Amino acid sequence: MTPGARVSAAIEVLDAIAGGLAAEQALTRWARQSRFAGSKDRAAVRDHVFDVLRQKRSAAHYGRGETGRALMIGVLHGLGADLDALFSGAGHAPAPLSEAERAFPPIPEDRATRLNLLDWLLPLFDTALGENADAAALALQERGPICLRVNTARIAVPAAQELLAEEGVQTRANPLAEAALTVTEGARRIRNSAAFTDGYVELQDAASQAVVAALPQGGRVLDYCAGGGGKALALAMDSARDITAHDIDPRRMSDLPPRAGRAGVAISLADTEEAKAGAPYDLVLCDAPCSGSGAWRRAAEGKWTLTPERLTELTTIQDQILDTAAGLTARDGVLAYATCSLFREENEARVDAFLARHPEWRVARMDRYDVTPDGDGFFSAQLTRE
Ligand SMILES: C[S@@+](CC[C@H](N)C(=O)[O-])C[C@H]1O[C@@H](n2cnc3c(N)ncnc32)[C@H](O)[C@@H]1O
Repeated sequence: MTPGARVSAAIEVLDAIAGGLAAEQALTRWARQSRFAGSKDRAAVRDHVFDVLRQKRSAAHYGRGETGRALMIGVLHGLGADLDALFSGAGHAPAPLSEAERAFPPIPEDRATRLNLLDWLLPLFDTALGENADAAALALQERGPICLRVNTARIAVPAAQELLAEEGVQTRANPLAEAALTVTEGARRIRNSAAFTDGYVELQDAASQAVVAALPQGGRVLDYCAGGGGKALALAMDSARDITAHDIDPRRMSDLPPRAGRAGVAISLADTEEAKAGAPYDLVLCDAPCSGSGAWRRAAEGKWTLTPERLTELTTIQDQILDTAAGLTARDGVLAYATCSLFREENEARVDAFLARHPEWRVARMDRYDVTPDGDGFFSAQLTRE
């Protein structure tokens, strides 16, 4: 496909998203209908679509509209692309720009538009991040790093880097965690690489790894919100831990057994009754459902769909999870709370509210990870009883 044809395809996908499809669904549907598209084409279309989703508000400003075409024009203008070359009308490229489309508005004065946030989110960013609020919002407009976790239960980090390099995947050490690598070249080769399929490396954000790396070693561990198991697998690198994974929606854990098999680690799955029967645990990790605001680079749709009502709903769920998990933690155990949210409401405020409800608990450790070129925004608190 030509660069222009890729832009046309992205416009089609964006229109499908505007029509109600989730981004992944819209991309999959387009790929199915476009057998001629190779893997590089699919990746380029995907990049266009996610560039728009991360910068939708400023793209709509520059493109003067919310259609797929307007958003693509707006985002490409913001990125300084040669629009006439892409919108040439030749072959499958989109039609040339009209005079009206070419009359670009000036840089937005409005802060929320410039930062690509909905208005109501500005105070949340300011409260949580203070003078770093703008930098965090701007960082969320960039593509996130591709990070790997080396399965140090099976291979040393330098040996994993060599193995990956033999398969065309170049990496550098990531300062957030000892087992973390940032991919600098060949990201698209990871999933088919032997290093990945044989369980020597996993895809996992480096800050997510740092949250796990800070947890106490050994003991009986309950991953109470295990989901796909990213953190459970990282926990399992310590063979002295006996790990049980639980999720309110067990289907979310369906990938966990094959992933654990690939990694050569043991993780037991438990439903809610079984998880409770296994209490008390030395460590209960609550990687709670949240706004995902620290990871909006990767899941940018969430930035536009989050509402104040949903945020309140999430904080209620977070409180309930902490209350239940506290009851499953051994007297001298650790209750760990984590989110990939930047907001105080989902982080420090939940810990404060928990401590107010349970005065016998104390904060033993609290970490905040900013959105940086190394990793996503995360929060974690480790709580212990007096
Ligand atoms: C942030 S995700 C977990 C991600 C996972 N730990 C990882 O590292 O890949 C949050 C998970 O919490 C689960 N969840 C939501 N409400 C829950 C509840 N009340 N109890 C337990 N799990 C819950 C969701 O189904 C979701 O899979």
